[in-house]
Amino acid sequence: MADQQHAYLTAEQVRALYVQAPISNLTVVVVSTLYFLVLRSHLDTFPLLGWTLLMWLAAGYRLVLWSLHRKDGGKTPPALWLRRYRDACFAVGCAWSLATLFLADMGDHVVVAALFMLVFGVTSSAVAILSMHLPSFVLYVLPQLLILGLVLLSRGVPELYWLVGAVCVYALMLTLFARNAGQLFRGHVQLATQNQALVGQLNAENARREDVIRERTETLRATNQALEAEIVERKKAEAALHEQQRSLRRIANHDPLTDLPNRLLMIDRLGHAIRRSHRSETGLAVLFIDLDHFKEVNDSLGHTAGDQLLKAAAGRLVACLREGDTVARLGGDEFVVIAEDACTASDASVIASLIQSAFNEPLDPSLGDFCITPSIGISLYPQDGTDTETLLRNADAAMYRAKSDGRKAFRFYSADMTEQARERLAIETALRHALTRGELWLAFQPRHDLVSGRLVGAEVLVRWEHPTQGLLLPGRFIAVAESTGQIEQIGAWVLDEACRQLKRWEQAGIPEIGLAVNVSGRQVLQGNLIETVQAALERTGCRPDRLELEITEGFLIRGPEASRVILERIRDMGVRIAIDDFGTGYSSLSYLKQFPIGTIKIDRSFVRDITLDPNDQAIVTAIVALGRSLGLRVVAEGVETPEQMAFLGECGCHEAQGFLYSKPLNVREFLGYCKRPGDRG
Ligand SMILES: Nc1nc2c(ncn2[C@@H]2O[C@H](COP(=O)(O)O[C@H]3[C@@H](O)[C@H](n4cnc5c(=O)[nH]c(N)nc54)O[C@@H]3COP(=O)(O)O)[C@@H](O)[C@H]2O)c(=O)[nH]1
Repeated sequence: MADQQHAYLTAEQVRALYVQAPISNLTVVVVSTLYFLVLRSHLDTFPLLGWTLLMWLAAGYRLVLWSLHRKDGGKTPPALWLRRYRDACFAVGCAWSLATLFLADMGDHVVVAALFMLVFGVTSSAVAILSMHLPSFVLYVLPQLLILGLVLLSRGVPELYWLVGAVCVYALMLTLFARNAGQLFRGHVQLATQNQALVGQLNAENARREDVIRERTETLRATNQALEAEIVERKKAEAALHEQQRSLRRIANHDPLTDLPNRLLMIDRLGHAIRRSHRSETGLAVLFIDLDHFKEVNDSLGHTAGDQLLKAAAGRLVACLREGDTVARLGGDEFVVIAEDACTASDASVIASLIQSAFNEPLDPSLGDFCITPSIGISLYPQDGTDTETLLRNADAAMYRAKSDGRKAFRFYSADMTEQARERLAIETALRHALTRGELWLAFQPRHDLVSGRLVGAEVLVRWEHPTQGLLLPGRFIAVAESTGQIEQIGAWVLDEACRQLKRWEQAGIPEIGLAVNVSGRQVLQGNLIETVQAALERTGCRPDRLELEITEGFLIRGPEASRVILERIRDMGVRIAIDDFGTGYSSLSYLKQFPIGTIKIDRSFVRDITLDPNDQAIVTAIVALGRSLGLRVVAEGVETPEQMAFLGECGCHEAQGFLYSKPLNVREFLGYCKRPGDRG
């Protein structure tokens, strides 16, 4: 800082000295010329001219310096210019002092006056011009006053000593003035330097702050941009979250396959509908819909086709209902319709009929031209229930009644259905332990050859010795077992047990008889029937040709493809396949060609009135002819009278079973039946 200040001071001194140079040196030239003109008549011309020229030379030298300094443009250090100027001042000062040397001896007053004027004028003016650089001032003024003092002393006049003193005082005074002025100048320069430094610092600080501000502005802009981007991202995330919540709500409330409301939403809507009906004192209906035999269709066609059918069923339901009504899917093939707005029993039956008609056409022609029928149960608010649970439970019970009444029907809820539903639940619960507790047993209904009258076999019919209700026939529990899946276990046990009996009888020397075991559709499609039959045969060592499996015609019509393969594999093991309840189906008979069938069993319903009803006679005759022409054995069921037996024998039916021969017998009774003399080979 001090070096900087010193350099600045030097530069300022140089600037101040050189700026005065033209005026002061021209003044020197003019004054010396004027002196020459004034004094030339008083002095010798040549020394005077010499002095004047010397003055010009000295002044000229300073002017040359001034000019060089101007052109230098700051290349030469200021200290050098200062030294040069100082030396030039000394030269000019010495030149001035020469005037004192040769003017002092002049007795002429004018000359003396001019001399004093000159010395004092020149030296006093130097205060103003050279005070900023004391050495220059001193070197300029000192020679002049020193020579003057010495000249005055050399006169030897005592009064002049006082004058010498005055000159000394004057010299001192001038030097003090010059020093003070110089100090003022330096102070000024110092202040200027400090100001400049301060301004520099301020500028630097300003620049730094501007940099900081710029930096912070940049950071703010970047932060702003990041914030804006974050806001955009947040908005996007919020929108996505909103959408996700919406779709989660939708997923939570809708069935993903059909997009219909699910159980949760249906219960909510039913609650609302009940409250609305309560306020407006109107009625509403709940229709519980279950598609008949859908499980078998689903299993045989595959789940993709099953899904397609369910979607089509949902579409049919929605299409035939009013806009305000709710159609919901509970799962599987179960749907619920909530019909609001003053819905009475007659309105509900109209809706149920509409639904039934909507299913008259094949649901999805691309999957085949078969139709799926709905079984519908209806409960009404308020008479059948005033809360969601009761209304749904009662509609469900009514639907079960529609099923047990032969399906493809609708039924209104009645109080006895609750009892039926309770009983069904009790059966379901008790059935779980029936096998392990040994409560099931087999009955055997004999089957006879119609030509020879010989016992040729028996149909195996399961019985349940219920711990509290006593003997239960299959009609009480097989449907429940089928709907819960327990049929697979029960069916496997029946097969195993039948094979074991066959083996025992064979070992006991009982004439060659066969056993026909009922197999439900669910066993074929969902269970592992092939493995079950295989295992039963292997475990018991029973001959496969002694075993026959009875499959209902209804099942064969509904689920051809998958079951065909399974039954073929069983047939290939040597086990025969029989069609049970033949003639009750209403579809084409083409399945007779497709399936590995060995036996047709004419349904009891055709046999019952065979001696009275010509239609039944025609049907039975046709079935027998069809069976024989296809090379199948034909068995008539439910033969109760000798006339029926005679008619069947006449039209060529191979075998018969029914109460005429015997009711289903337990194993001991059946053994006795076998040992009757007439029945032995
Ligand atoms: N999946 C399985 N189903 C089985 C099994 N056991 C039986 N069933 C099915 O239950 C149905 C009813 O059987 P059931 O109550 O034993 O009735 C049989 C006979 O008692 C009855 N029958 C026989 N002869 C006559 C008669 O002359 N008149 C008359 N009114 N009824 C008679 O018919 C039933 C046998 O019929 P079908 O099976 O069509 O030959 C039964 O139909 C089976 O489907 C089982 O183990 N698994």
